[in-house]
Amino acid sequence: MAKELEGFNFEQRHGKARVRVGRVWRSKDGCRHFMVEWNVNISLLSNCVAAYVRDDNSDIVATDTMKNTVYIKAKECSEQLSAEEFAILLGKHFTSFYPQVFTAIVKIVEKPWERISVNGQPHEHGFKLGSEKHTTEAIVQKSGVLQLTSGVEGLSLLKTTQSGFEGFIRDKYTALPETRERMLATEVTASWRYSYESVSSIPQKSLYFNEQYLNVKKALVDTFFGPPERGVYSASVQSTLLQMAKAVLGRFGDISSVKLKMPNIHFLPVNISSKDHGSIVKFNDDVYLPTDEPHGSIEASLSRFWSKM
Ligand SMILES: O=c1[nH]c(=O)c2[nH]c(=O)[nH]c2[nH]1
Repeated sequence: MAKELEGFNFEQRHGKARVRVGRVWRSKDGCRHFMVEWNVNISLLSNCVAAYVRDDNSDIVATDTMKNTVYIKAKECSEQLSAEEFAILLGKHFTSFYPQVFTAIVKIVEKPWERISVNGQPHEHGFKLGSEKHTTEAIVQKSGVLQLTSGVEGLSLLKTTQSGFEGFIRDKYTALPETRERMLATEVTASWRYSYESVSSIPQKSLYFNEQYLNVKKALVDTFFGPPERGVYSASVQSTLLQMAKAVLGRFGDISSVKLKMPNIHFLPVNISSKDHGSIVKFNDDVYLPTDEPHGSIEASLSRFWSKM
């Protein structure tokens, strides 16, 4: 919230970034373990202008206190919960415990620890690190008004055919040939906003948001690839991105908007020729030079008409 200060507009917030916490829960018999590793970012909007203007810290929640709160609340959570629920729980705490705090913004990135299988059997307490990360952001107001966003980052996808790019603008700067046969690779960053508008209206089902995270990820991945045998033709990253976004809004009624960032990670055709021997390697959709820069950057968001975002 902007405030007038000595003839200027002034906005401020403070918080603790990158608070890392691991939490283990055990089944009743103690045999099966469940674990999460979270990286928590807290940002509080509060009435503490005196600290800036008058060296008066009496309205400051120390960021060290915020850090401690993460561990204390993690300890108090005796049942496994999703990153979304933990973010909301922290947001509720900061906005209800401190009169000065009117909004809490809590972001969490969850490391993808996955239960390992040994000889095809899920291990009781063994985990390995997967690839893409589950993210969430809860913005909680003192009134209980909530904005909840979840996402995935680092979801690397690649298909070796069923992709092309034709009909784009051709001018004296253009060298790219048109093609109906190319590799398509990307690293998806997605975020989606849930339509729950207050902390009291979120689903009570245990681990609901973890389930939704897996469901949304599956919708994105399935749409990118198409059916296992035929696949689905992609006319551009743009076209595939929109189909993925539509799949999310089409399948999940409690999601009001979705944002997708899909870099086009190029695999360049390899052609090698020499003065003496002419063409040594002629590209035949077989040998590529993988690159990570430069890359195309394509992003879009899609929301329902009635959505606030
Ligand atoms: O799917 C694509 N979209 C583009 O906008 C683009 N631009 C480009 O050079 N190659 C591609 N591919």
